[in-house]
Amino acid sequence: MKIAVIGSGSWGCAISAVLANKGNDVCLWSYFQEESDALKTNRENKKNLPGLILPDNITFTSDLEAAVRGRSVIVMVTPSAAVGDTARKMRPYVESGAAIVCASKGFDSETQKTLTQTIEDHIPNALVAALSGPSHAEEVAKQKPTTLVAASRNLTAAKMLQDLFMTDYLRVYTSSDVLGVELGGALKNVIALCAGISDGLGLGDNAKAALMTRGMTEIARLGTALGASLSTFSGLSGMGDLIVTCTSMHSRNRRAGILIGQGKSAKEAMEEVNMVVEGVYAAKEAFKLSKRLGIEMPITEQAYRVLFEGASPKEAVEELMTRDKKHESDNGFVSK
Ligand SMILES: NC(=O)c1ccc[n+]([C@@H]2O[C@H](COP(=O)([O-])OP(=O)(O)OC[C@H]3O[C@@H](n4cnc5c(N)ncnc54)[C@H](O)[C@@H]3O)[C@@H](O)[C@H]2O)c1
Ligand SMILES: O=P(O)(O)OC[C@H](O)CO
Repeated sequence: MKIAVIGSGSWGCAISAVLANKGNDVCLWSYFQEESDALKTNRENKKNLPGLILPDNITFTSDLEAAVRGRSVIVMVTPSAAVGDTARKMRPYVESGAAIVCASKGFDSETQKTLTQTIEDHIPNALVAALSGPSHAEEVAKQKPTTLVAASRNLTAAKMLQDLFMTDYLRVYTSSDVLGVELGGALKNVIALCAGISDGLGLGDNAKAALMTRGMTEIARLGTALGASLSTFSGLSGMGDLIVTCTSMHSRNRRAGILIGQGKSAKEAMEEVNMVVEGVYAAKEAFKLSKRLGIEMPITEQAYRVLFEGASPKEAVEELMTRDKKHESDNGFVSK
């Protein structure tokens, strides 16, 4: 198959290698000309994914038209902040009938829509799907066993993507709940930042388990209010991705959180991690959504206050621990 991968960060490189190793003709697009040139010369993303040598059947370009024209599958994997603009620029070159699969995780910052909704707005009539799940590029690059979910309202398209990405180390499930799959992937980044902050403060394992559990409660509460299926959040793009991102040292979100817990500002932490920390952006959009819809999301709210209003992580913990007393199931996976 002729495939374009739009975005050459760590995930774009790992995905390109998976697809190229399966014999596909892959064109990898970079936003920066220098990044594309360096990939062409080194066949390796030395900054973001060192050690993965990109197969010979990957070509490199920073020209969006050259990347997208004539491709039957387009994998969108830029930082979430660039998805809308990149989709708008891609539109004239997307072949009719091409599938666009979004592997980025986040929200559109102008509309708070999910990324597939944003791509559909910019490229009406395109067949748009989501690919998500617990999948650090560093491990996929080493062909360690990994699972993903390919989500599309069109089951034939979801199955086509399942076949396209599946290997003996990459097991792909299908889902028709595109919204739930995307929200799970976007919102877990906020909780992973908080888990990192907890680790940076040295709060221990009990606190992290509490953040993950109550974090999943608020992800599911917002997700179901927006129309996603509750069961999706106990799946790979919900609980699965929450677990890996809150516990792995590969996680950019967790690593940024640890630095914030140790006293760095969000800006300093993002600079030190030096790769995209989606949870910072997602916290802002999730906070706006929770206020707009009247959904209680106390952990997300405290993340927002730490990241954007200068609250100290210690104050945020105190706020969370001294909230009104609750009955657990009253506040469970139910939207109010
Ligand atoms: N890294 C992972 O393990 C992983 C796994 C699953 C999903 N994701 C998601 O994939 C997306 C990309 O993350 P990543 O980890 O590959 O990023 P990264 O931090 O490794 O690299 C970011 C890339 O974005 C490029 N970039 C910067 N500005 C841009 C712009 N305006 N337009 C297009 N590209 C631009 C940079 O040049 C760089 O290539 C994120 O939404 C992330 O949540 C990442
Ligand atoms: O490294 P993170 O925190 O950006 O997470 C990457 C992926 O979303 C994990 O599935």
